[in-house]
Amino acid sequence: MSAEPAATGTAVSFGERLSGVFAEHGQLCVGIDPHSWLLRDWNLPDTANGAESFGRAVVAAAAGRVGLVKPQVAFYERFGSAGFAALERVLTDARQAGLLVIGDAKRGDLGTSALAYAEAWLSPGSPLEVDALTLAAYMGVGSLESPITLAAATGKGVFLLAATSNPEAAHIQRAIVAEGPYAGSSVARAILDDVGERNARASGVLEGAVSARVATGLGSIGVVLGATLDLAAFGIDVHQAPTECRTPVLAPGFGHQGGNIMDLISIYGEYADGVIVSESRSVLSAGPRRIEEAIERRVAEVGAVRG
Ligand SMILES: O=c1ccn([C@@H]2O[C@H](COP(=O)(O)O)[C@@H](O)[C@H]2O)c(=O)[nH]1
Repeated sequence: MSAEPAATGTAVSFGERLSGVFAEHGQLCVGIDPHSWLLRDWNLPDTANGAESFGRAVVAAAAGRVGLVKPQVAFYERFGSAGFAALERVLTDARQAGLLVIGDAKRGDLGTSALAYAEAWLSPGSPLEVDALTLAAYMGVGSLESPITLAAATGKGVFLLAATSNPEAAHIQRAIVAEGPYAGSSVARAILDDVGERNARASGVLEGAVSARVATGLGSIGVVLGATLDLAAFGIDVHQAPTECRTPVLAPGFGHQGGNIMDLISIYGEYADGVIVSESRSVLSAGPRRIEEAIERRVAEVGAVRG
């Protein structure tokens, strides 16, 4: 399957492209996080130029070995406009190499401001165009209507933070929703359920008018569920995932943060075959001469777990 999205309103959704990438390359995603200390270890300056060289080298190592990369926007943003220019060139390289690119920018706002973020990242031809973007739902999933709609129209994806890998988030993400359709659920569970229903609606599953291909495939609206967590503590039963138009899961927290790939199935249960296993520091710290080997080793480990 082509990694290229279809033109507006036509057939190839982000979820279908993601399924194609999984089938061809497996579920590993290489994070592109040019921390200062990594730039130093890679003998690169801690500048926009250094972050660009780093990102482009990671893309070159990832191309053909994995199907997905996740640049962390913050590490480019710290250099201001020069950093964004550097990121644009990294994104161009990645998309030209046929990689699906998830921009980890965690954007979130309401109405036209949310739309403006979406236009920056999800519009075909935009300098910062990516294939999918991470979004923060703190202002309500409904506040993200415009990015979700634009993504659907342009064959792009979005990943809404639901249960994040950092321990400081649990007390908010486990809090109980007070009212509305998800009253009584944890915030994380409410976001997961809302996204699941949106995927079902977008695919036509709820209307009963859907092809078998879409019904059993992945949706284009994903969630972030960290690999460091016991999801049951968030009220999420991973053995009860919707079987139609499944929700893709972006899973940071493997590797450096302590998540173990051997636990993929026990952490994610029925969601496991839609999980994007994302690792940054654990791969990037291999350095410029050993990164290809590190990626291949991780790909093999994920493949062995998935069977
Ligand atoms: O819940 C989340 C959401 C995003 N992240 C981001 O993923 C990477 C993780 O890097 P590692 O080096 O593999 O720990 C980083 O860009 C985070 O900002 C996350 O960790 N958890």
